[in-house]
Amino acid sequence: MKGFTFGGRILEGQTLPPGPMGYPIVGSLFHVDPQKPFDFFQALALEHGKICKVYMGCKLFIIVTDPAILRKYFAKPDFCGRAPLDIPFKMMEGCGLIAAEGEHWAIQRQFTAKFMKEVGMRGGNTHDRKLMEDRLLNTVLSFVEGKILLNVWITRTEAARSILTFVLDLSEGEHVSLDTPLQQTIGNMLNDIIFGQQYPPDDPKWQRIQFLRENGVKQLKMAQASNLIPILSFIFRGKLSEFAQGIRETHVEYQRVIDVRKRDFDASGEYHGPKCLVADFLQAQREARIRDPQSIESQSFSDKQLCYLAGDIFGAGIDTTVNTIQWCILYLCKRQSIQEDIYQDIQTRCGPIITLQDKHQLAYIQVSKLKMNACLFKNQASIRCVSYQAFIFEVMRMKPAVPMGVPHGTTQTVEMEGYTIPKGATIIPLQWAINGDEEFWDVPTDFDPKRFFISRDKKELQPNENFIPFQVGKRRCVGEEFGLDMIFLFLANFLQRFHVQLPPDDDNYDLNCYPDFAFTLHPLPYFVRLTARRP
Ligand code: HEM
Repeated sequence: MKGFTFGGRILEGQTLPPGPMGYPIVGSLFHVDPQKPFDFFQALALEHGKICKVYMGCKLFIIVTDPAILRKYFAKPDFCGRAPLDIPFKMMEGCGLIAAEGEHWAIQRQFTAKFMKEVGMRGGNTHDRKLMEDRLLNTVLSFVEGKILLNVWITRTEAARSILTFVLDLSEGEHVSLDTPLQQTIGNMLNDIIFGQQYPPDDPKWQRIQFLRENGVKQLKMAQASNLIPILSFIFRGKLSEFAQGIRETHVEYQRVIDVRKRDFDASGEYHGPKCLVADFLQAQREARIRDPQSIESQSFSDKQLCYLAGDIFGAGIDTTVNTIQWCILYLCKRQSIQEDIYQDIQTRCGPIITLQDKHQLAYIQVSKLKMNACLFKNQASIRCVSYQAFIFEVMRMKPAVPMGVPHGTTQTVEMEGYTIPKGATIIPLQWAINGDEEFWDVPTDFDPKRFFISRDKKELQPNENFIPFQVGKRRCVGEEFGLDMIFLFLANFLQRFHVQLPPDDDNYDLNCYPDFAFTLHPLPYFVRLTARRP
């Protein structure tokens, strides 16, 4: 389309990507099912190509469904603003990391990435990293081992039953929902890395924060339309102010913990508390103020920023990780043979507690000669064994945590593959379409972890450039490694101790049924039956 209106301006001779014009004011908004907007965008991409446009309300969305194009343009600063969506980005006042832009974002991004590297595997086997891993492992073990011990007591005492409800929600008799315990475990792993402390499940402050977060997601979901048709914010103002109030209340608790960490510094500025993001931030704050109290850097490291940053790390880390684990457990229930292979693999190659050192071991598969011969004898084209790591990747491909990615915004009018994209457009990196595209994946509808191996003979994982669950470029997820570490530690230790299956009534749970979508993709609620494995 040559020459178009955007924000009241006619840009002569410039070309927007193809896509429907939609109706005035509402654009194509009414064609979208809010439960599965990614389906509508995928259909547009199939019709109009790998870069296409759609107006949602009065906002221009550019949908990109090619990883190579995303890699090329998300490396450029002009493509790395945040989408001009008032909810949630503008409500964050440009603080934190997710909604930040410009120099403030660059300073905070560098700080956060450095911290994540120090506590992640790639930081090497340093003292800090090891201590952090031990703390994370303790959290996982308190979940999995607590259950084993209590399993024994459960049949005997009523008191034990009430303790156990803290660890696992047993209200459904033998069938348990892992949702609350997972939120508790992963939430505490994040609390540990951010604040250097954990909360017991029954702590009222912690329960309140969790409620505010869940409620906030619901309010945001309902009020989303006002992003696209600003006049609607009048209708949704109640929900928006409830969301804003929730943030303020959460920050009061964060500030309390920050003050605790401040007291861990002695008069000479030496820190004596646990390694955590808050402590490193306070250190950076001190150093910046000593260098120049008026500098942009000093202003960037404010207490207010720390509250928003902590909230971002927690918010970005919890649902993505918990949902991925929930999907993995569901797939393991539905594919018992894969569960058995992974269990055997873990038993053969790892000790009684699985640590991050075992990651490499479980990245490839070791097919026993016996099994190999049996397969060859039966002339089976493929060997059934599956690597634990490849399994996790394949689940993430089939059920991406953020199916529409996290949208970017253009900070200037820019060129993209011959098209002109105006300043302030929203770019949607549509993972849902990429992960289901036959051009990038062999029979994408098949669940096939082997696609992540270098080749059939060399059963080692290889990075796949079309697999971009953490997105690409300058803003790529800063918690990628930490998220994968949490998933790895939790699931491996969990599977080593439990066999997991769906209760007979739920066994017809359809993996293709429509999942729950509120920014992240969540399976519909399900219960599992856990059987402790013999040590
Ligand atoms: C399976 C787990 C996870 C997935 C699939 C995931 C995915 C993503 C994606 C797609 C983005 C958008 C990147 C962009 O805008 O280009 C993102 C950003 C981000 N993620 Fe994650 N994430 C995960 C876990 C985590 C964890 C555990 C943390 C924190 C510990 C985290 C912290 C962040 C932050 C702070 C950002 C914003 C980065 C920025 O704007 O500079 N994520 N994540």
